[in-house]
Amino acid sequence: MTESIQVSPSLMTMDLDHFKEQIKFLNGKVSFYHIDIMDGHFVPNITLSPWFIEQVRKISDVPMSAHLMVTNPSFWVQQLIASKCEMICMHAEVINGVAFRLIDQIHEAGLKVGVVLNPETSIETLLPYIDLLDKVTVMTVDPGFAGQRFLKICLNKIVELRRLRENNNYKYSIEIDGSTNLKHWKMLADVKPDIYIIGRSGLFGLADNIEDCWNQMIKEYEESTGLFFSNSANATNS
Ligand SMILES: O=C(CO)[C@H](O)[C@H](O)[C@H](O)COP(=O)(O)O
Ligand SMILES: [Co+2]
Repeated sequence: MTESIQVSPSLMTMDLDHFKEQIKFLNGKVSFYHIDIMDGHFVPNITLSPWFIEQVRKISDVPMSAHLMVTNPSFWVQQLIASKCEMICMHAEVINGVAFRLIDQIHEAGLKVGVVLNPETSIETLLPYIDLLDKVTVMTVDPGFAGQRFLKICLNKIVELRRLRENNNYKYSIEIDGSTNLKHWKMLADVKPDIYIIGRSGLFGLADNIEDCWNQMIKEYEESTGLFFSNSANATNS
């Protein structure tokens, strides 16, 4: 059986020595680029930035989704609207009190809105504004770093989000972020997220060059799930 999935490489885990070569190879193959932006406060790390988005945009038309791991999303939303990314994803844990204002601001600027759930945060947190969202991202690791422990318990949220979407005709896509790799492909494919963020453990770290990484990722997906890989690179539902 062939399963068509949307792949979103996590660019904080790419090999910057081969920035251009990797982006040019992945253009046309992937649905989104995932851009992790951290402020050193919400998580103890600092990674990519709106400036990085502008550099990718010079050589790519692939839609970019910014994952904001910051304590003050309002500041970063302004910056990201000015950069040319297509979607801004904010953590549910920091938007209480400003959620509706920020969602409206992003939509009015013509961008899409996602909300990300830390492993400890429940879906109930989203319910007041879930009907407005274009995407919900389920973290399956503690945020802040690559190479974190996979948290299987978070997979229940994907099942629940699918049920809620079906019952209420919500429009959001469901995305998984964290440790998408050989060890977890099967259990992830069983709960069927729409979009898979793939980092070092599942893509960029698999070989010495990006073409071999990509082919190895497909091999691992197919061998673990028993499905044929087909990427819906041009999917537009998020
Ligand atoms: O948000 C993130 C970390 O807080 C990143 O998007 C990913 O989780 C990370 O890149 C996953 O990479 P890994 O090699 O699978 O650990
Ligand atoms: Co991320």
